[in-house]
Amino acid sequence: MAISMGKGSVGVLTGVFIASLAVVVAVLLLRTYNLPELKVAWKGKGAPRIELEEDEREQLYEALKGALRIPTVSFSPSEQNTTALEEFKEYIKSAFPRVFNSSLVEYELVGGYSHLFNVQGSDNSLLPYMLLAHLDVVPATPEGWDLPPFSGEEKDGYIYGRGSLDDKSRVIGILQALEFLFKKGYKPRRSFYIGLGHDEEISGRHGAKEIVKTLETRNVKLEYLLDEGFGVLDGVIYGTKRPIALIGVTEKGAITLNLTVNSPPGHSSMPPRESSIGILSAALSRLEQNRLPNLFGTGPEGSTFEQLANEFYWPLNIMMANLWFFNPIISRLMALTPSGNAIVRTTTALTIVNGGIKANVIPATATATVNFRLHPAQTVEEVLNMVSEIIMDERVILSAIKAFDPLPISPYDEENFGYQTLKRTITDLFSVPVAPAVCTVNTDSRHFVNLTESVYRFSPVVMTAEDLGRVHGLNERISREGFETGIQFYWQLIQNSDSDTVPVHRHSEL
Ligand SMILES: CCCCCCCC/C=C\CCCCCCCC(=O)N[C@@H](Cc1ccccc1)C(=O)O
Ligand SMILES: [Zn+2]
Ligand SMILES: [Zn+2]
Repeated sequence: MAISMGKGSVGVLTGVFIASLAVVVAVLLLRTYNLPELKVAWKGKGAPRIELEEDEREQLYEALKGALRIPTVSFSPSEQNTTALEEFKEYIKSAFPRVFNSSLVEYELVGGYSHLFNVQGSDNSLLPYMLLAHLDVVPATPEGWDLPPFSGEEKDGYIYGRGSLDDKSRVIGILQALEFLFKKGYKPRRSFYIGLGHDEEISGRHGAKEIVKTLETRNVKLEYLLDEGFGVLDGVIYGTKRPIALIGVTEKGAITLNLTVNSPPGHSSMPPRESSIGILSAALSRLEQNRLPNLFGTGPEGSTFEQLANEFYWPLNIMMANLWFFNPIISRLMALTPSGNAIVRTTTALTIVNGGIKANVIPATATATVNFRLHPAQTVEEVLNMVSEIIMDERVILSAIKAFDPLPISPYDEENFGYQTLKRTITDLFSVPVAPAVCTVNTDSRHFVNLTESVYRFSPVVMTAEDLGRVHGLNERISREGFETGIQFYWQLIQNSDSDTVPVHRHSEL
């Protein structure tokens, strides 16, 4: 049946179209202006700032520099600098005498080189919380550094060294804050633990995991746990007007997958039509070319951008506030950069490849390792199925040598004590908006999920994109001011956590 339209019906249709467009625009604008105001000021005051004497200030910088001079390097899962780990034990004992000698602190060594402190509060009805950090670092050689990576030297107000960001500044920052608190006569109301792992950089098997076992045998449950994370990001999220604090409320999962291809070895003068190296290379290429699906908006990353919508310049602010409508555009835009891509999907990274021993020998075996980081909406099983379908070659033998699902999503609602106490402390100190986020890397905190549902990842420091590149990279450094602010953060967080109520806040200008 043919449909014919006269002039009149075209006019009516045009009118309907314009009216619908007007309604959509009105709804979008309304959603933008009805967004909850993110400039949150807290009713009442948080813990006051610590007042430092000049000698105390010098003492805290020296404490960090001393820690950076001890090369507590994790080289590989089977190789750590145990001499340095031993030295680190003695070092923190001498640098923080009040912490080690306080009658309020029970200290124990776990897994040989990790440290566990239980700081006794006066009110046993309150669940304890935990501050977690790690004292091992990734390797560094002096080439390419402005100052040697294990010298703890300073230049232009920055303290350089492997671990100055990841993670010795937090190890020293937490202990230093407690040392100062004890010096001022502080007695906590809420008990808390400090856990310092010694093998985070090689998965935390003997450090964090042993700390968890120790606490589990004592039936310890935690109100919340705080570990390392991305911190206050300045100019890192494209299109934002000012720095933004992200609290990691979950972590991506991970799979380390080995691929092996076996084929008959032989003389290179008579090569087979397909070699083990060729078959493996084709499989690797298919994996790299066929990215796993873009899942933007199906995990907590949607909340991050919706909560931060007002922080983006126009027109991104309208788009972020209306992801239900703009998701297809935003998800494609995000996938254009490596950091955005890491948020929207399970990533595929080809990290190791091996095959062949001599130029004129066809090798019997070629192997590769691929590292996947799982989007919160996927499981290990789903990803492995997708990977098999992409490779689609039974000659490629797959074996997952390490695999875990994305971590549970910790609560970030108005009632949650840990999240709101962290948010309040961050707001007080940095005066920036705070939002929940997915942590795209893994931390020791993932081992603690049976002790609390409230696991958070946040490092109290302002980080630019350039700073992020220094983590595990060249010229890792922290500014004097940044380090001191970090200590202020722990000083305030410890005191704010003494409360037995969730911080009350009102929406208003900062
Ligand atoms: C006084 C306090 C000052 C605070 C300064 C803190 C500055 C910290 C700034 C940024 C930190 C970025 C956090 C980076 C975390 C990286 C974690 C990581 O690389 N994890 C590994 C874990 C892993 C997993 C499996 C095997 C081995 C290691 C990863 O995800 O690959
Ligand atoms: Zn770290
Ligand atoms: Zn690290």
